Amino acid sequence: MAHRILIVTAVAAEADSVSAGLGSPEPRPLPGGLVLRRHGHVDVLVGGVGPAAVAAATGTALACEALAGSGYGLVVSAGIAGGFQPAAPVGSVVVSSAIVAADLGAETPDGYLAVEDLGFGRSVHLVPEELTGRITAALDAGAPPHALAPVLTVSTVTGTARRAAELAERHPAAAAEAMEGFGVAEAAAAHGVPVVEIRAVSNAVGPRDRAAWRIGEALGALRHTFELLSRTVFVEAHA
Ligand SMILES: O=C(O)c1cccc(C(=O)CC[C@H]2O[C@@H](n3cnc4c(=O)[nH]cnc43)[C@H](O)[C@@H]2O)c1
Repeated sequence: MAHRILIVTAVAAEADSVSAGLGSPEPRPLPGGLVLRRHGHVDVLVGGVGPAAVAAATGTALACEALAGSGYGLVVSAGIAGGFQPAAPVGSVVVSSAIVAADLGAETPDGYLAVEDLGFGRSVHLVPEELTGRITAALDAGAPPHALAPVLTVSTVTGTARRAAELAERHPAAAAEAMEGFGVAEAAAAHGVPVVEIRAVSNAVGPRDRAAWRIGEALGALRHTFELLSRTVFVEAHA
């Protein structure tokens, strides 16, 4: 049985960019004041900023579709992000090889311990290589410059060079940081649905410089990326 695709963003501007290539949506109200934008077999949901809000929203959408329909075959966390330099320059796109909660653990006098080290759970969701392979192959056909790398989820936007260096040392392969991916991934995992995060870079991870943010450019790259994916990887529902 083919299943629907759920794309979750933090804010409406990101959802607008993701939806641009999907045609006119049918609004589908959900409990909790949420409204799905239904574009055929692809649903787009504005889930809120941060891991907690977006996990609640994603879980609601997954549960409703599991009870009322055929369920989702794929969940995508999408939006803008900070890029670790030089791996992910502003305007580029990062496809997650892994979705990592970078501040889910404990600070100790000897450094940070991830939640796994504390014996309480997981801070990493690996993305199936078959899925990332199809996505990156589609993006190779004309999307903005893109990279396949771990994407970090934080609850606080990095604002200093020290914090950026600390994260880069702990996660040397990471190319981007955002605030929702791990929340979306936890909800998807609870429902046994594969998840991937796709981010367009709006700013460099490091010292806070709002003037340097290029949100419009990143939203344009997000739109270009999802227009391409809507004609390829997302053209049909996922088994
Ligand atoms: O520092 C500021 O004043 C500031 C200015 C514009 C936007 C913000 C945000 O907090 C945006 C968070 C929102 O966008 C994603 N995002 C974009 N860049 C980053 C980043 O460098 N680190 C973490 N999240 C980022 C995030 O997913 C949120 O949805 C702040």
